[in-house]
Amino acid sequence: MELEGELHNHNHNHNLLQDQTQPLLERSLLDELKESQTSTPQNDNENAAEDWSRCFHWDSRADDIRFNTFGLSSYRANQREIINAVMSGRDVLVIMAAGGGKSLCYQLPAVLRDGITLVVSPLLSLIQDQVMGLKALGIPAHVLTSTTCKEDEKVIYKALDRGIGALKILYVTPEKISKSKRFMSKLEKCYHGGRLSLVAIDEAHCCSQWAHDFRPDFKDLGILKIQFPNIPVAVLTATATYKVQMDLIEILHIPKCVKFVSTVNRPNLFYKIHDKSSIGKCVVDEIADFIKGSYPNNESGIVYCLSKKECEKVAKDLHDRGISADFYHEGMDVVSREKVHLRWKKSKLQVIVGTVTFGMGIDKPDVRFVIHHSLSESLETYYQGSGRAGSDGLPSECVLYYRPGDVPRQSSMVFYENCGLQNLYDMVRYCQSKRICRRSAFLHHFGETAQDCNGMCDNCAYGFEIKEVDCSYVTTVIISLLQQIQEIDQKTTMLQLVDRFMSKIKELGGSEESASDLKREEIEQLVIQLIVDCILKEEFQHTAYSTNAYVTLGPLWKQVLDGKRRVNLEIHTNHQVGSNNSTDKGAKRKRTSRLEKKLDDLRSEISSQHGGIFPHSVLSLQHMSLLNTHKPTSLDKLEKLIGKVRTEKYGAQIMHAIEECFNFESSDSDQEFDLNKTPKKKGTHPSQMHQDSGVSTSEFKVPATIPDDRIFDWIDSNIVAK
Ligand SMILES: Nc1ncnc2c1ncn2[C@@H]1O[C@H](COP(=O)(O)OP(=O)(O)OP(=O)(O)O)[C@@H](O)[C@H]1O
Ligand SMILES: [Mg+2]
Repeated sequence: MELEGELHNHNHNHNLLQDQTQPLLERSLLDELKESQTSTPQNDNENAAEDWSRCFHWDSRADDIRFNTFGLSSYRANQREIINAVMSGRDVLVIMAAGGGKSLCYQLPAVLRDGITLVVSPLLSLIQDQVMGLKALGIPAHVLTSTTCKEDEKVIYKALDRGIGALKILYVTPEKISKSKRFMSKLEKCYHGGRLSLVAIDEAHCCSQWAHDFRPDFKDLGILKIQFPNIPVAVLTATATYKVQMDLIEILHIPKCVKFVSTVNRPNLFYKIHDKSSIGKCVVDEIADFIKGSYPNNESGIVYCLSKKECEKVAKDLHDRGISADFYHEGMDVVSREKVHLRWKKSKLQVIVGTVTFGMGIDKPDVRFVIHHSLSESLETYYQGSGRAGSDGLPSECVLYYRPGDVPRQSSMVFYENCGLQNLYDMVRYCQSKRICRRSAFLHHFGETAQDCNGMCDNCAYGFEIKEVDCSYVTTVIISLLQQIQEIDQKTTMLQLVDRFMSKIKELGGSEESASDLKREEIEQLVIQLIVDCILKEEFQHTAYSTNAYVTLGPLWKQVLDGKRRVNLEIHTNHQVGSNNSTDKGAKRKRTSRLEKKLDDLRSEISSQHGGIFPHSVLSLQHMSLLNTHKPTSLDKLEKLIGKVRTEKYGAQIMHAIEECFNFESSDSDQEFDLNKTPKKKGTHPSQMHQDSGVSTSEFKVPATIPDDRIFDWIDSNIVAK
C-alpha cells in the first residue's frame, strides 16, 4: 500500500508537471505549425507569412455585404482575417468561442464568391434556424434532408446539376454526405461544372471521438476534401483542445489549413457557483426566485438538467411557480421538440429546461441566463453549455447549482469513459474552489494565459472572507472509519460515510480540534476534495438497474495518516470583505426605454407577419439600443444604423414607431419635435434630448457624440470586447 502511495505521489507530481508544460508545449507546437502553414502557401508569396488583415481586392464588396445584407457595422475579432483566408482559397480551421460569430465567416464568403456553398451541420433544428435567418436577409438558402419536400428537392438538384436557380447556400446534415449516393453525384456535377464555391463544416468537433459531442457520421466528411480538392474547406467549432484540433486536421484532410484560434474568454458572462440545497423542492424554489427576481421581463434563459425525467420535473415545478417554462430532450418526438424550441426562440416561452443536447449552435443572441441544475461532466461541457448565454455580447449570467452529493451521481455515469473521471474531477475542483477566478480556470483549461476577469465571477466579485480550516485530523477519522468498513468487507457511499462520520464525532464528544465545528455540508465537501486529491477514491459496482459509486481508501491516504500531508478545506465565513461590489454584475438589469419596448413589440409583430422569422432577424438588441440613442429622423439615417436590407424591408414601420413614440415622449416633456424637421430646441441632438430627459437608462448607452458610421465600432469595443 505504501509503495502504491509513493508511486502514485510520483505520478501525481509528474502529471502536475505535464499539466503545466502541456499548454506551453502546445503553444510552441501551434506556433511551429502556424509558421509551417504560412510558409507553404498555395500562392506566389512562397515562404512569406500571409497577413490576413491586409487589404484585399474584395474588401469593399465584403464590407458592403457585411453591413447592408447582414446588418453588422464591423467585424468581430478574427472574422475579417478568416473571410480573407477563405476568399484566398485556403482551408481554414476556426476555433472561436460560442456566440463569437463563426457563421459569418462562411456565410459572407458564400455570398461573395460565385457558386454554391455547401454547409454541413449536425442538427436539423440548428440548420432550420440558420436557413430561416438567411432567407430573412434575402440570401437564397436551402436545406436538404430526407424530409425536404419534392418541390424543394427539385429546385436544389436543378441548381446543383445545371446551375439553374438562385441557390447560394445549401445546408445538409453529415448523414447526407455519408449515406446519399444520389446527392454526392449531384454535388460532383456541381463541382465539375465549376459551381461549388466553398465547403463549410460547422460544429466540427463532432468529428473527433475525443470531443464531447462525437457523431460517427462526421468521421466520413474527409471525403469532401478528397472529392473536391480545389474547393476551400472551412472547419469551425467553439471548443477544441489541441488533441481535437489535430484530429480534425487529419480526419478532414486539411493539413495545410490556416488555423485561427480565438480566445475562449467571454468577458460579458458572469460565472457563479451556487450552493445547492439537498432538498429538491428547495432547489427549484431557489431557481424560481432567482429567475423572477433577476429576470422579471421575460428575458430568455436555459436550465440544464442531467436526465430527461429531471427536465420534465423541473420544467413543471418552474411552471407551477409562475414561470413560463417547458422541457426539451431527446426522448421527445421531433415535432414536439421543435415546437418548444420555436416558442422559446420567439420569446413566447421564457425558459427551456433541457439536457445537454439542447443548445448546440443555437443562435438566440439574447439568452440572458444559463442555469445548470446539476454538475456538468467536464469543464468543456460546462463551457459549451454556459456559452449559450449572451452571444449578443451583453451582460449575461451562468449559474451552476452545486452540491457534493451530485458528484457520485455523475461519476457513476462517466467512469467508464476515456478520462471520464479525470474530466469530472477537474469540474469538481472548479465548483469547490472559493478563491480561483472562474474565468482563469477556463483559460487555464484551454491552454490560454490569464486575462482580467473584471469582477465577472463570484470569486472575483463578492470578496467573501475565506477561512482555511485544517482538516488533517478530521481526515484521519474518516480514513480510520473506512479502514473499519473495509475490514468487515462492507462498502459505503459518500453520503453514508458522512453519516457515519457525524455520529462518530458525536461519540467523540466533539472535543477534538475543530472537527465538530464543521457542518454536514462541509464534511461532504471535504470527502469530495479527498477523492479528487487521491487520498480517497471512488469505486463502482453495477447492479441490474444502475451503477453505484462507493468510497474507499485512495493511493495517498497513508501520507495523511503519517502526518506527511496536511489537508485544508476552504470555507466561507459569511463575512464580506470591504465594500467590494456585492451585486452580480451579470444580474444588473437594464431598464428598457419606451422606444425600445415599442420596437420590441414591433419586431415581434413583423416576425409573425413574415412567416414567423425570428425577432432578432428583424432587429437585434443592439439595433434597438442604437435607434433608442440616435433616433434617426429619416430612412437614410436609419439605413446608416441598421443597413440596407432591413431598412428596405421594415424601414417604414420602424420610422413610424419612432415617430409615434417620440411624439408621445415630447408631449410628455413639453418639447416640440417633428421627425421631418430639425428639432426646435436649437442645437439639441434628438438623442441628447432623450438622454437629457432621463428616459433612457440603457446600460450600453452610446454617447451622442459618436458619429453614426462609428456606432457599431463603439459598441464592439466598449461593450462586446469588454
Ligand atoms: N461582426 C458582428 N457584429 C455584431 N454581431 C455579430 C457579428 N458577427 C456575428 N454577430 C452576431 O453574434 C451572434 C452569434 O453568432 P453565430 O451564431 O455566428 O456564433 P457562433 O460562433 O456560430 O456560435 P455557436 O458556437 O454558438 O454556434 C449572432 O446573433 C450574430 O448575428
Ligand atoms: Mg454556430
